[in-house]
Amino acid sequence: LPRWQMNGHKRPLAVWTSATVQWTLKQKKLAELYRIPMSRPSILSGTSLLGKRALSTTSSSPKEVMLTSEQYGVKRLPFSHVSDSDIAFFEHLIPGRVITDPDELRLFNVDWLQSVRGCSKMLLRPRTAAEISEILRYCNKRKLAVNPQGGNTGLVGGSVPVFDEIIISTALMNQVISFNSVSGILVCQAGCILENLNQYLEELDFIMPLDLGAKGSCHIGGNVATNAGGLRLLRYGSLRGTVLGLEVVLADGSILNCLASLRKDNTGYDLKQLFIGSEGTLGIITAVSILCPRKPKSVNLVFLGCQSFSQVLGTFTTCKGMLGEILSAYEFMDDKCMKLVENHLKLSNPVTGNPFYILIETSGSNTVHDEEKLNNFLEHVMASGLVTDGTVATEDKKIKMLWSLRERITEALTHDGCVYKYDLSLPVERLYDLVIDTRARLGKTAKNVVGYGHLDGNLHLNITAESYSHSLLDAIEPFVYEWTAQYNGSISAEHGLGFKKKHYIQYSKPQEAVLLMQQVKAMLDPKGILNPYKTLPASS
Ligand SMILES: O=C(O)CC[C@@H](O)C(=O)O
Ligand SMILES: [Zn+2]
Repeated sequence: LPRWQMNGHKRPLAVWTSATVQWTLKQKKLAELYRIPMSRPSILSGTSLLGKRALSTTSSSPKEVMLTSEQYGVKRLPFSHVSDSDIAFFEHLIPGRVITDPDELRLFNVDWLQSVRGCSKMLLRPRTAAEISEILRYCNKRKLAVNPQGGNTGLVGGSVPVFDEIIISTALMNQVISFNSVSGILVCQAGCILENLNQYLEELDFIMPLDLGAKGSCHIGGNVATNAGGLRLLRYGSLRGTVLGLEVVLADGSILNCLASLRKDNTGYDLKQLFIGSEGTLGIITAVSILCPRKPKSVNLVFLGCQSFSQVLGTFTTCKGMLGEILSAYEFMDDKCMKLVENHLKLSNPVTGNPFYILIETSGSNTVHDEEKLNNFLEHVMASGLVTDGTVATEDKKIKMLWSLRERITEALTHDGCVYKYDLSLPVERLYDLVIDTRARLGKTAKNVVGYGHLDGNLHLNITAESYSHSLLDAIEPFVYEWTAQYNGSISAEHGLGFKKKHYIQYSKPQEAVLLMQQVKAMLDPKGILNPYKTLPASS
């Protein structure tokens, strides 16, 4: 077998040819065809647009999104309305950082998917936990509802108001507080953009333990508040393990300083876990302490084609056995996803003609060692017929190009029509069965039924149609939830419940658990001002 070329970062896309295998060199063509995604321009942050979650075609003239309250028939809870004296109070507290202009507010009232819309009349841009504390103390007294907002990249309607909740943006809370290069512990404010943090750390030879398609826009506070999973979870685990401490402002304005930077701390209940994944309903996260891994010295990416989902699974098992400690991501997508990124985003498929595609990333400390392992693995899966075709990237630019095939599926879907989005945890061996069953059930009533996701047991099932239809929704739900529940799966693996999924929590949690959650919410936020209408169904 040919050896990998060893000229550091500048290595070209590796090409492997043998009697049975044709690894295709297509980087020139790819470079011409790929576009770096552009994102919605942020009027509040002057940061780079590169790599932000894309919304390029619609960001300049957003489509008219129906008000959530009308679309879903929700009743406003009896919160106070923002008055002139409220505006004056906030102007005094954070002068020049109160937005009431309806045009400016429009972007912050609509979610990234442009599927839900609130009608907030005011957005606040605090810089410190102390300012958020003053804001919440006032809102709690006045019974004014609030909607904490990070990068507004959530997919379940959790990051925008449902009615006129005051939006509290973390965009100006973007300071790194400390980094310890011995322990690898980073402490930063909640509004730091994930990609900026990663860039900051890379210069210090570290990386964030979390990576996801929305990295160019999402805030670390929002990531923690939703317990975002993403592409590196397989290697570095969930935020429930890597987050070591939090600073949170509670509904009454008190500041809970649990910003510990300790790997081990068994003093009482682990309160930070309550706020991780609570979607801003229990408190507003203002700072995060997080454990970061060293930057891997060698990263390789393999894009493979398979004939069946059982081969995707077989390749996964082989991969864990042969690449074990250097495996950092294992993602899959079906051919329908590939068609969508090809058609709508004009990306090019380097290994055409397969029903399934796999993206495997390795991250290690020894280039020669890693590439030898990878060669052995590729030789094995090709010879055993688990994989039919593939291409390998070792250079940064090519790695990014291949990643965009997977990372930009969500964006491609938004160009395909009305999207019905499901994010399920299932036993891995069942992962794709749900796609097959849904496709059979919906027949021609759906435009596309696609499946992709993370082999940590997380299926992203997406269904598209030319336009919204109530009867199609009735055919999908509760079918998808019941199907998931029969295998003790979760109806939200990583996106959270937000506004859209809160009524389905009982498919994944017993009544006693939901009741306890409602009691916790009532204790921490007795007036219910924090991100109302989200996460939990109203207590009966
Ligand atoms: O859009 C989706 O369904 C999934 C989004 C995200 O979790 C991903 O893994 O790309
Ligand atoms: Zn995902």
